[in-house]
Amino acid sequence: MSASVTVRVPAKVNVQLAVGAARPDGFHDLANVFLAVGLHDEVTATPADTLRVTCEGPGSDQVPLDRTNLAARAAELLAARHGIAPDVHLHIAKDIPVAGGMAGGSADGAAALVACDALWGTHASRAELLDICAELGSDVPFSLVGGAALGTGRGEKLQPLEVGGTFHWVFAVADGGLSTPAVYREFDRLTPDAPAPEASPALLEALRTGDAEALAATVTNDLQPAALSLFPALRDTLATGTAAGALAALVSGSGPTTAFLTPDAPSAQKVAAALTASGTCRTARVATAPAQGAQIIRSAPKAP
Ligand SMILES: C[C@@](CO)(OP(=O)(O)O)[C@H](O)COP(=O)(O)OP(=O)(O)OC[C@H]1O[C@@H](n2ccc(N)nc2=O)[C@H](O)[C@@H]1O
Ligand SMILES: Nc1ncnc2c1ncn2[C@@H]1O[C@H](COP(=O)(O)OP(=O)(O)O)[C@@H](O)[C@H]1O
Repeated sequence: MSASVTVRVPAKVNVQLAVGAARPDGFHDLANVFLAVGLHDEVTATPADTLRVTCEGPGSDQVPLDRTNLAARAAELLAARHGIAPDVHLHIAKDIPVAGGMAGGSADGAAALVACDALWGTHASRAELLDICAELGSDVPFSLVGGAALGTGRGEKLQPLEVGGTFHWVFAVADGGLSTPAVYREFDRLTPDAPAPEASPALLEALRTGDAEALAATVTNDLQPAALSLFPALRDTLATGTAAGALAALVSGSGPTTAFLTPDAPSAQKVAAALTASGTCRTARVATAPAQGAQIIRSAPKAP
């Protein structure tokens, strides 16, 4: 048994988020093209007398430390399946914006699962880990696999996608958060006759060839009108990034983080500087994509 295991896990942006009508179970069928981006949380699992969660980093005061934390729920689900007690200390070093539409909570759930599996020696198969991820939330399986993937169903059924290059992104972190269910409810109000969601062949081809201009021409987010309706100030942020030279500007998932695709690293720095100077966001972060899914980065052996 190890004394501690640390897992690094990426944020995501949805380069296409096609949303259908609400299903009888309250979820929406999606064509959700996920792209993992290089902003990361780290989750460290250490043996403890009881299940405990701590969190440090930007926005950590908004992260629940009880058993509703997705990292804690992941530990409980894995332990229950293997008939062991979920006695572990999970420490989250947060860098993914909280409640920002970048799947930070999902990322922590996937990371905790991988960390506990290694710490406890439960040796869950990839299929079992993916199954637990889907139980935790629609976005959690993608946090495990990373890269790029098409998510169908409620987003949990993944098909890996090829990515032919590096994309340069800027993320404008908003002051405040948006609740994902509230954004879906606003989508339902604004879109009474949503068609069945379909992935865009042109967008998948742009990812495959690594062509930023082609990707910029094809990105879409069906939740964007709903996010803008609930958070109108995001229009100014989007306009600021576009004026500074972004190829595409969109709300990330359910928002309120906004995402800007740029042609190269210097343009990304320029767009980030313009966003920061404008006062239309709390902070701007530069990141490249794709990024790897949840990975063990440290495993400290137990002292003899
Ligand atoms: C919108 C997206 C886009 O990737 O993510 P965020 O931008 O919030 O990170 C996802 O669909 C969010 O996924 P996730 O945050 O895992 O959602 P879940 O925990 O499974 O569900 C939370 C709530 O969101 C709504 N929901 C979620 C997924 C889906 N396909 N249809 C829905 O209607 C439901 O109201 C559900 O009760
Ligand atoms: N480990 C976690 N990190 C962040 N938020 C969490 C976590 N576990 C549960 N949550 C809850 O999930 C909500 C959504 O947070 P997050 O996953 O960061 O954003 P989003 O769903 O917009 O991508 C938070 O407001 C918080 O109450």
